[in-house]
Amino acid sequence: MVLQKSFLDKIRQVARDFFEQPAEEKRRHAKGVEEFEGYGADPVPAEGQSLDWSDRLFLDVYPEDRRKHKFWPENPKSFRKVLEEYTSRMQILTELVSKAMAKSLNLEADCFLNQFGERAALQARFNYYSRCQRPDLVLGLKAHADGSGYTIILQDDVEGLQIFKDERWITAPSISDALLVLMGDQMEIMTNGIFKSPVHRVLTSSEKERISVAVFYTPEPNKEIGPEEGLVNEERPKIYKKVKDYAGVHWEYYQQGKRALHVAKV
Ligand SMILES: O=C(O)CCC(=O)C(=O)O
Ligand SMILES: [Fe+2]
Repeated sequence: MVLQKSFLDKIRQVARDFFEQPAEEKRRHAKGVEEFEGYGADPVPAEGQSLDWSDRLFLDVYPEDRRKHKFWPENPKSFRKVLEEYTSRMQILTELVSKAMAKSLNLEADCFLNQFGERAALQARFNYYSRCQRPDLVLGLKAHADGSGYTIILQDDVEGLQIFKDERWITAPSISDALLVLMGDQMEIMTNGIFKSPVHRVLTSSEKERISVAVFYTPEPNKEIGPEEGLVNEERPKIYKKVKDYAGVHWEYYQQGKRALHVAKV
């Protein structure tokens, strides 16, 4: 078994222990205002956008030579080891999931893995949504779609994640021994629009805090990705073009509270 419940509990526990430390301890791993990696909130968003009600830690976890250890918590003591272990499990899982998705579309099993490339990135975002007095006024995480290939989300037993479908918000079940695989924009491009990258958001709660760990699996930088040829035909012409370094473009739009997928449209 790739992931046992006891191990999922461990990663949640080190996340909780990290966030529940005094601010000074967490700030030792603080990111710069414009930086992506490290502890702390996103840069102040564009005018008219609100800040998220959350505490977060963002780390590059794979390839290993991309790890910047100054951002990796030293406390709790087991944080690094547990995250390293979680990363190895995520590698196994992304391979399995990528192959299963290819097969489900009658494609050659390795086709998505080849597009992602050997140095495809795994990045972990630890989210801690503390209790909020006015959940009616603020979101834990504003509405967005992920710029990844796809994202593997570990939740605890508190609901909060919502997915926008058929013009309404649907609350994702919070099954604490399950992982949720959410398509990002780049899988929508690679599947020529068959798999959809959904807009999602996180609500706040006045009763319970919530923890999640999102692992973004993103194609190797500088590698072009595009719709699989096997998914393009006369009835289903190409709706996306080839793109490179989409995640960067996505980030620019994200900060303005906008989607980026249109830049890849034919
Ligand atoms: O907290 C969650 O369940 C989702 C987090 C998420 O969507 C993200 O980090 O991009
Ligand atoms: Fe997301």
